[in-house]
Amino acid sequence: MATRIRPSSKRCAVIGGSGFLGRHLVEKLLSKGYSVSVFDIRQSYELPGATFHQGDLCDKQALLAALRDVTLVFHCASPAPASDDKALFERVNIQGTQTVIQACTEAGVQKMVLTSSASVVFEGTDIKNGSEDLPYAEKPIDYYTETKIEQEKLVLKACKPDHSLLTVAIRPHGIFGPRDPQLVPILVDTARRGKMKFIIGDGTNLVDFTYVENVVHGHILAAESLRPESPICGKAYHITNDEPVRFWDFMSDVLVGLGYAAPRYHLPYSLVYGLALLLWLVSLLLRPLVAFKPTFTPMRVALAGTHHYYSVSRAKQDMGYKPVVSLKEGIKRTVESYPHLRHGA
Ligand SMILES: NC(=O)C1=CN([C@@H]2O[C@H](COP(=O)(O)OP(=O)(O)OC[C@H]3O[C@@H](n4cnc5c(N)ncnc54)[C@H](O)[C@@H]3O)[C@@H](O)[C@H]2O)C=CC1
Ligand SMILES: CC(C)=CCC[C@@H](C)[C@H]1CC[C@H]2C3=C(CC[C@]12C)[C@@]1(C)CCC(=O)C[C@@H]1CC3
Repeated sequence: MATRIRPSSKRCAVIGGSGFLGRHLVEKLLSKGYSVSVFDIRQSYELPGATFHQGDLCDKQALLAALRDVTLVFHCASPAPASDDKALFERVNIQGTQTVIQACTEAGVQKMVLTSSASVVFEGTDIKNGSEDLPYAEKPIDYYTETKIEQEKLVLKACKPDHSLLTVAIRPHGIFGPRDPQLVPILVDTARRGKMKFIIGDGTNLVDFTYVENVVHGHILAAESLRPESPICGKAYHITNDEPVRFWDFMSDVLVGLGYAAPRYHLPYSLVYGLALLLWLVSLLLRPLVAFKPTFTPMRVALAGTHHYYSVSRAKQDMGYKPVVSLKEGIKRTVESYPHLRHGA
């Protein structure tokens, strides 16, 4: 009689594994002895122990090929928030995530860890030490957030009481670190264009920025804690540096670290928000004729001018989470990793 070989519990897949967070996750998993199947619409690197599967996560057959013998799936793929493309967000984050769940079920995957976002509860107004019990945003700040909410609901609902598929969602906030294509490059580009002179509001608003290795640590802890009787099944967890910082101090530390001047002049929050809203509407109206993307979108202004930091008590209690890299060290490593973005480079 043929014996069925049980898939190894150290064989996992990272959907979105070519991205910023995905690649850091793949590297850590490999160093911990996992073999990794990387699924992405693009391939951005090669690594021993990682097998690449290039495909769209909306294509179930392509996914099934990547999930063969895989017991654990990390889903960290998403279109970039800056793309501001409603149809694309809906297709990838909602329909695509449904396809990922179906493929996991058909392939016999036992555990799925979703990268959600703490911004699923953010409506553009202050959140101080917010817990996971906060309701989802009724008026999400953009299409990206709107579809991240639906995505998280789908994944948590897919957690099966018969334990055939266990799911959990990780909600990081403001991820930064080496190879980040978003935060530092946008910041430097804005500074190079002479637009990082202003502080939006009084500059005292506290925000979470999370070093990428802490986000990776949270994902792996969640995967390894996800067992049938575990309290984390079907739940969402904030993962941050647990060191809320003034938004403008963080920006200044990165800018000064790279040789740029820190922003100094204050502008009233409501004025900047109103202007950003107006500019966004104009860009929407003109989209068929001219494509221009304002730097200060309403979403970025809201993120820059309000308090939004989150409690990680639940992750500490249920999975023993503790950040592994401090904010200071994270900023240092990040600044050192971008020599080409230094002032004058
Ligand atoms: N960067 C941040 O500050 C935060 C990110 N997140 C979430 O973390 C996850 C990872 O984000 P990042 O690494 O920053 O973004 P990223 O853009 O670097 O990575 C996303 C990856 O998904 C892939 N992808 C997009 N559409 C796909 C599709 N249809 N099929 C297959 N692959 C596809 C992209 O090619 C890319 O490699 C996302 O789910 C994002 O929503 C959550 C909170 C904060
Ligand atoms: C005001 C200005 C031009 C600041 C430049 C930095 C911003 C580009 C980042 C500051 C906070 C960041 C952030 C995200 C993207 C980059 C920033 C706006 C996210 C929207 C990425 C996706 C998420 O899920 C939430 C993040 C919140 C913080």
